Parts: sequence; structure tokens; C-alpha cells
Amino acid sequence: MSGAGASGDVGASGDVRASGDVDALLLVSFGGPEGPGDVLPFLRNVTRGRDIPASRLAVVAEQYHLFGGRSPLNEQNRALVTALRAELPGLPVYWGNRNWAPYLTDTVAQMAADGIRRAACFVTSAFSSYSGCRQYREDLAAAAAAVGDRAPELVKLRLFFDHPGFVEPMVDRGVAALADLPAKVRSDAHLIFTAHSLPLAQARASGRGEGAYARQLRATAAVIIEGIERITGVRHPFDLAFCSRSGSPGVPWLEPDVRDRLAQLAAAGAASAVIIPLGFVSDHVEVRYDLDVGALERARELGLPATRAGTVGVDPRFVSMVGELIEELRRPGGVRRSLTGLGPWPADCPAHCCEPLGPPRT
Ligand SMILES: CC1=C(CCC(=O)O)c2cc3nc(cc4[nH]c(cc5[nH]c(cc1n2)c(C)c5CCC(=O)O)c(CCC(=O)O)c4C)C(CCC(=O)O)=C3C
Ligand SMILES: [Fe+2]
Repeated sequence: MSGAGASGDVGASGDVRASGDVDALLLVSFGGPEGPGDVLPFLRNVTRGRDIPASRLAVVAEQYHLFGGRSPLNEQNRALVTALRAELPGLPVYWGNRNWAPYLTDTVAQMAADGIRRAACFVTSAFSSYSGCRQYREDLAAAAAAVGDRAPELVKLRLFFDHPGFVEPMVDRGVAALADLPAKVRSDAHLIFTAHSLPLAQARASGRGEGAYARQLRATAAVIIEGIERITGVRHPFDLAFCSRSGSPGVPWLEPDVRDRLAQLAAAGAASAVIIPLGFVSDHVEVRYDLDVGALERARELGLPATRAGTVGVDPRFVSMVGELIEELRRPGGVRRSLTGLGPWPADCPAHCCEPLGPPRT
């Protein structure tokens, strides 16, 4: 997980901080267990200080054990690091996680030891929410504070939910998932865009208290629908559904659950469905379990033909998007591609953005 390439001699070309440039890229992700013994300590890391019942943790632990106690997420991130190094020759690429090794603090310590002064941080989360944006900013700040004076400045790249480097690969994945349906039900398919459920209070507080999470998801889904129509000639009906709800049953979370939405569609006589995991950028446990096991099994029970689209993974357009986002930092006022009316999302979050309790009411 240490950096590759020349990095120690930034001082020779002047102060990278003063120039507004960056001398490294830090990939920031969630982290996942690497073997059966890691599962419980990982889950304790994820849920520290959270109101998640022990019974829910036992259920989630079983899901990880179905995959041998290893989340596919780490392999995905290793593949992304490899692809980013090839895309960005000369820029050292580091990787650190919130919940499992390589931990952000250890990575930032390594960056300091390597002489890195100012790093662009690419977080593997496209949408505004506490978990997906603000909490990562807090993690970065905590890692820098733990490392101390020698820590590099850590600059988070903007959210990329409506960047063509994310949207275009998702269009292709939607088209491929449609092609997996039996031909006679294909053109009537209903598209369900899924994302991680959130406590309603957190969903409402996302952005500057304007419910940005669901708005960004819906706007991005709409441009993906248009992209699919350009390729197939069919404008499919679509909506949003959520997966991976946890927390106390008494606390309201974003709904509908994807399984309930499938049941509603089947009851309404829908011909078929395609599930598009918009809220995640790789096929990790929440995709492979909640969607491939939970949702696709429910569709089979319902007799509803259904397929699941891939995630963006290491699509070359997605990898080069990271390079574009770094250029946005290096050249303020330059091109900032975005495809919805909500973007390009600002790189700096205003005060109270995505705070769990939302902005103070006056
Ligand atoms: C918005 C969002 C993203 C997308 C943005 C981003 O990528 O960050 C995301 C990603 C992920 N969530 C993941 C795993 C888990 N999330 C949990 C719990 C929670 N997630 C939440 C939200 C999100 N989660 C929330 C509001 C909770 C409740 C507790 C809390 O408020 O924090 C729990 C605890 C057990 C449970 O409750 O399910 C686990 C194990 C994995 C790794 C998968 C793998 O290992 O393959 C990934 C990528
Ligand atoms: Fe999660």
C-alpha cells in the first residue's frame, strides 16, 4: 500500500502546497475483512458508537462468512490502485480505509515519511451523505491530526455522481443487464436504481439539509435512463429503491427496500426488472449479498424475470475521471464535466453539510 514512483524530491521543484498542485493521490475507501477472523472486529469498527442491534450484526457476519469472511471490496480497491498507477504515471498512489487495514492513519503516516506534502483524496463514494462524504472528511482530518505536523495536506476531490466517467459506464452496464433478460420481456423492463438505505434524518440532512442523497440518485438515474434510450431506443420506466437497512426497527430509514419494490412491481403485472446498483462503485458484499442473493431470489420467488447490472469497477472511463478530477484541483476555472442540473458538485462542503442532525433550524 505504499506509494510507487518518485515522490521524495518535491522540495526541489518548489513548494507543492504554494503552487496549488498535488504530489500524490490517496484512494480512500470503506475497507472490509480479509478472512473469517477479521469479520467481527471489522463489524465492531463499522458500528462503533452506532445504534445497531447485536442481532443485526450476527446476520451481517453470516453474510460475510458466505464469502469466506473476505469482502471483495479490498480486491476491487487493489485493482483500482493498479489502474490508477497506470493512468497517472509519476503520481504516487496510496490507499487507506476507514474500517480495516490499510487504515487511513497508517497510510497518511507512510505518506508523511515519503515526503508527500499535498495529496488529492479520491473517496469511493459518489453521493452526498454523512457516511459517504462528511464522515470521510472527518476520517481524513483525524488521520492527519494523528500523524501531526508532518502530515500532508489532504484535499478531497468533489463528488462525482453525475460525471460522465461514472454515468457512461453505468449506461453500458444497464444495457448489458437488459440484454441478459429474455428477449420477449426486455423492452418492457422496469429499471430499479438501488443505493444504501439511510436513516431518514440522515437522508434529509444530506447536502445542506436539502435531501441531496435521493435527489442526486434520482437525477443521475434519469440521465442513465436517457443514455440507455439512446442505445436501445426504449425509454424504460424507473425508480429508486434501497438495500442494506440496519439500525433499530423503530427508526425510519429510506424506503422502499428493493425486495418490497420487486413485490410491488410483480403485483402490478410488470414484465421484468433490472436492478442497477447506482449507490456503489464496486461489486462488494452489499451488492453480492443484498442484491444477488436477497433481491434476485425474491424476484425468482415472485416469478418476475430480473437481472442485476454491474458496478463501475475499474472501467477505463472511471479511472480517467479520477485524473480529470485531479486536473480540476490543479486548474481552478477549467473544465468540470457533469451531466445533471445538480452538478458539478462543489469540492468544498459548506458548514453543516451532511451533518447527522442537519443544519441548525432558526
Ligand atoms: C451511504 C453508505 C454507503 C455508500 C457510501 C460508501 O461507500 O461509504 C455504504 C457503503 C458500505 N457499507 C459497507 C458495510 C457496512 N455498512 C454498515 C452500516 C451502515 N452503512 C451505512 C451507509 C452506507 N454504507 C449506514 C447509514 C449504516 C448504519 C451504521 C452507520 O451509520 O454507520 C455495516 C454495519 C452492519 C449493517 O448495519 O449492515 C456494514 C458491514 C460497505 C462494505 C461492503 C463490503 O465489505 O464488501 C460499504 C462499501
Ligand atoms: Fe454501509
